[in-house]
Amino acid sequence: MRRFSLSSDLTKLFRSWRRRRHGGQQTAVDMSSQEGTGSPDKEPAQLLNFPFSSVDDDASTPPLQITFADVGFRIRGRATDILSGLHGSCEAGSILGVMGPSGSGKSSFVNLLSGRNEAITGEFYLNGYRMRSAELRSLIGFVPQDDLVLPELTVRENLLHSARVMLGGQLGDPALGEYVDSLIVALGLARVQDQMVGSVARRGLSGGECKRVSIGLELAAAPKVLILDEPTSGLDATAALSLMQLLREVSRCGIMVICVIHQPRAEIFALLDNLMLLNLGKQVYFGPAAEAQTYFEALGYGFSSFSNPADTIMDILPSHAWADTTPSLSAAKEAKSCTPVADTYNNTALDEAGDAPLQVPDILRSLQQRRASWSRQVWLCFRRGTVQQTRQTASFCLEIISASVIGVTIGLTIYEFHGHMFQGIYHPPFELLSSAVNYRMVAEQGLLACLAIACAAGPPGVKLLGEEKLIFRREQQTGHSRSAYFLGKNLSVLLRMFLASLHYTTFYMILSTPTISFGLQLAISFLYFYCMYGLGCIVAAITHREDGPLVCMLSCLVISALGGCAPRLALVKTWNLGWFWYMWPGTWLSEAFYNENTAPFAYLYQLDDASRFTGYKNGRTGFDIGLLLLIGTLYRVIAYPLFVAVGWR
Ligand SMILES: Nc1ncnc2c1ncn2[C@@H]1O[C@H](COP(=O)(O)OP(=O)(O)OP(=O)(O)O)[C@@H](O)[C@H]1O
Repeated sequence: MRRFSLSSDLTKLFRSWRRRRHGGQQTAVDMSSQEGTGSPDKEPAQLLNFPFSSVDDDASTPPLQITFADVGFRIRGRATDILSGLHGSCEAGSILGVMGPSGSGKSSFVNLLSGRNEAITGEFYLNGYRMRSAELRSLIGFVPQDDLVLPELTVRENLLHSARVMLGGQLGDPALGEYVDSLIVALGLARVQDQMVGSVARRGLSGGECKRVSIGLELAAAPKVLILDEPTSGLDATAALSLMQLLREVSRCGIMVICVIHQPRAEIFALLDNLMLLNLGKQVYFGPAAEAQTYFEALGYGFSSFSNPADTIMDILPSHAWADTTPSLSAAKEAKSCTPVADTYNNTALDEAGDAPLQVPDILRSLQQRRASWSRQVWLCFRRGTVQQTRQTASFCLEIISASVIGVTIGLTIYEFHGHMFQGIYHPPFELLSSAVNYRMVAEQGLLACLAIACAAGPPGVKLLGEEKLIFRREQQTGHSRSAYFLGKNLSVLLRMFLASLHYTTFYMILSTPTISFGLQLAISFLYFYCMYGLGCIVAAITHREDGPLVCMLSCLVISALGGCAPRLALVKTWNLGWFWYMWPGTWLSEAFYNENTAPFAYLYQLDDASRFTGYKNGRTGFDIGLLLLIGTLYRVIAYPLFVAVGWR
């Protein structure tokens, strides 16, 4: 029994690519020799040295086919359907264009097909197996309209990360490097491969180059299906044509390409194999693009030989009185490319020999096996996060400077006391010799430290994951592990937090000369940074990007104020609210700080009396430090499901 195996496909495909490459042959495809579409004048395909070209070499492998029948979609709470009665079928190796007037439901359709939205009616089939659209997701690379690419990485680094995560389970780094190199050449990005992608604020690549990187991110995962939402938007006519020619090349490598396209010029229209036309959420044509003109001529419309047929079709769509009786289906049937499959398929399908079932679960499993292991993904995300940190020089310096400034400022507040912040009652029999007690100053210093670190750590904490929410939402839909990303990203920032707390502690210790040891002060400062970053993660998960820093700053300040200084923890305990104060990290930092700054005076003063007044317990600094670590970790444990439920949706 022959099994459909993507992994063997992939291996064959790479071997074949290497053969050609090392044999010095160019894999430029002669576009004029391809059937079905008119050939463009240029030969952009010559830039392709694409590693997928051999996917169809193995004639015994059945081509992938996605079929959908009677698919409909409606937004909850809306009375009317956004899409209804869509039927069609797409095969590997072909390119399907989805066209229609604005608001006709093109994006909604590709979102359904790629599993981003769930259809309310209809069925999806993969090689005859009924599947939920969400289950198809692992086969599909989806290129959104907006170019969601990490700006601090170079073109090559972006593509390599995607390839390592999605194919690292089966290919080693040298093979992945070769593959990415070939992609870069195929995408025409060789000139800018070591350039940072950049953003609106920090100019990097051009719009067209960015779009190619965005497509490359999906191709790097070697998808079986590539879906693109308006890949040519924002590009000039030449760039748009070149991009579509590239996509056609990609389709000829055995990948199913489906793209939403707006007002294509004649040359682009000629590149499409199949065409789906939508109007007001209904399918009005599904069939070979080359036959669309004939179809509309049969409906009584004339096409001038001087005009672009795509323009004429787009003019006809909204003006024609389409019958309610789903002309879409009859149109598709006439075009002989849509068979309502619901009746003809069940959950088994025969291979070409007709005797062995194709195991779609096997296909999905082998796709899963291509991916790097979870621990490897953690490492890759950690490494990528670290590279990002090193490139965010301005914000890194700002964080270090602000940590230093707060260290200097708070240190100066007690500079004149030369570290003498605590005065208690002498041990018996010398109580009567005691002068005024000073139990508050250490607690006030603890409060100041909490507030200052909250200011320095809150905003960067919320930025850590908040800035990349959209980018990671895209990656997770491609198949990147959410938990690996979350963990890797949090680990990558530990060094940065350490450096910030080191600067804070150094300046503070130099100016205040407190009795607490440098190591302990550094430990509690670092852990408070850790807690505030954790809180930032929670805020980032539930707020919009633009609101995050302010909300985080406010939350950090409020939480830091609950440190037991004012109102005194002892007083709070008389209200039976001690448990509430103990929930926040400020109380544990203040207690540790209090303990370590008063303990050296234990030989002189009655510390129990101070403890009764303040409410802080003596002699449990280790426990306080453990609680800080626990709370910071707990914040992240809370943040992760919030990202899954809200932040990355
Ligand atoms: N999440 C949503 N909430 C409310 N309405 C929606 C949502 N998604 C789609 N729609 C509505 O569904 C219709 C189709 O939208 P869609 O974005 O699919 O159209 P389109 O053909 O891609 O349009 P365009 O070419 O302008 O991008 C529109 O009227 C839109 O307002």
